[in-house]
This record gives sequence, structure tokens and C-alpha cells, in this order.
Amino acid sequence: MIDVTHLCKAFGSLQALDDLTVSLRAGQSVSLIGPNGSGKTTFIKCLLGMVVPDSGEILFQGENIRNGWAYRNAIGYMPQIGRYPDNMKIRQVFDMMKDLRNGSRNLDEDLIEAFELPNLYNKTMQSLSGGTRQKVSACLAFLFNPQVLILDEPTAGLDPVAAEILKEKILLEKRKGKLILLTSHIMSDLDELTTDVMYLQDGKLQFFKEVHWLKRLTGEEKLGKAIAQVMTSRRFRAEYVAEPEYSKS
Ligand SMILES: Nc1ncnc2c1ncn2[C@@H]1O[C@H](COP(=O)(O)OP(=O)(O)OP(=O)(O)O)[C@@H](O)[C@H]1O
Repeated sequence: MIDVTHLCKAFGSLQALDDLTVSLRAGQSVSLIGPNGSGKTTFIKCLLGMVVPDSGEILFQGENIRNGWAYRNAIGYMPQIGRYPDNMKIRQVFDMMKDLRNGSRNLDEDLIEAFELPNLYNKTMQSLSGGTRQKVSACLAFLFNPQVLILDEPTAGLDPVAAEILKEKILLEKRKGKLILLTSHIMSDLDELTTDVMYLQDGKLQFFKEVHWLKRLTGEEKLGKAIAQVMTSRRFRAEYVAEPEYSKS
């Protein structure tokens, strides 16, 4: 569905993405994990065409994304921090997005109802709490029934009830065979949602593995512990983690 080859992006002297090659398939729920500053958001923004890579290719369903914007209609994106016009009311934000996307067919408004947003429709975006703003972002990501969902820290700032509602929704869409790509620093959230782990460090892909495989290999039940084992154990690192050229000599 999404094929990335030899993707590189530098900001000045900082190599944010370093020769990244990976394929993402429908039905996968891929957790993009790595330390702060490892390139997760940059990777997501490259997929969305919001950051232009220095080199490398991104194919969406076989078509190079440089050839046009239409592919983005198939992607629902929830950013880490959603930015909206301050004076717009929630209702107007949804209406504007529907207008921009040219119609109201096949809408998925389940989350809007589950988060009870209609009660807040007349509130302006600037008056919203951080969590409510996150709810609006989540609803927009799912609204047009996209085949691909890219969710950057989706549960950050949500209260426990809202976080569970969102996780259930992600699972539901995954079961429909959609591709989900998500980041989070909350491993317990990812544990329930993940089929595959994509681990980045210093802009490099360290490994891309099925979560069952990782847990079986390490004997750990929890995703966070399994990843820690692979990244810290000398044996696992040597066998399964891509080492930079300089450390091999
Ligand atoms: N527009 C930019 N200009 C300059 N440097 C940038 C820019 N965007 C990202 N970077 C740098 O690129 C590196 C990767 O950033 P990125 O936001 O992709 O990391 P991340 O893995 O998403 O981090 P976090 O877990 O903290 O969200 C960081 O060192 C960051 O400072």
C-alpha cells in the first residue's frame, strides 16, 4: 500500500531521516516508535507530502506521491497538535472540511457522537481545552472513512474514557482491513493496537517486526519490555538491529 525506499531528509546538518526503506500494508497497525527526535513525525510528514524528502521515493498504491495530491484523500491524519482558526466554532470546522472535501457522502461520524461533540458545536476553537481540541482532531481524521489512518500521539491529552473510545475506534477500523500508522510514547496504549513495530533511532530504521514475533523472541508479554530487550540485549542487537556502519568495524 505504501512503499518507501531510501528516504533521506536533513534539516541543515541534522540527518532527520537516513536511508529509510519500509513497506506498509493494508490491515497492519504499525506503531512507529523511537526516542524523542528520532524522526517519527518527519517520516509521517513525508508520507503526507508536508515535508519534501531530499532523496528517496514514496509510492502510494504504486503511484509516486510526487505525481499529485489525490492520494491524500485516502489518508486520515491526526496531528500531534491540531491547529485551527481560533474564532471558528467546532461546527464550522467540520462544515469547512466537508466543503473542502466536496460532499458529505460516506461520512463516519461515530467518534463525533461518542465524544458528544454536538453539545459543544458552538464553542470556538480558541476556547477549547487541549483534550477537546484533540477530540476534534481525532474526529476529523476518521470523518471521511479513509483507507489509511496516520495518528501522531492520538491519546496524548485525552482523559481515560476518551482514550478508550478512541482506541476502540482504531481497533474497529483495523479489523476492517485499513492501514493504521501510529506513534505514542505510551507503550500500554500501543500494546492493544499494534500488529507491527517500526523502530527508529537517529533517523534510521532499526527494525520492523511483527509484535507477536518480538514477544515470542524475547519471552516478554508487554510490548515496551520486548522492545527494551531487543534494543539493549547484546545478542538481540547483534542479530536483529540494524547497526550503523561505523560501529561494525
Ligand atoms: N522543520 C524543522 N527544522 C529543523 N529541524 C527539524 C524540523 N523538523 C524536525 N526537525 C528535527 O529533526 C529531528 C527529528 O524530529 P521529529 O519531530 O521527526 O522527531 P520525533 O521522533 O517525532 O520526536 P518526538 O518523539 O519528540 O515527537 C529532530 O532533531 C528535530 O529537531
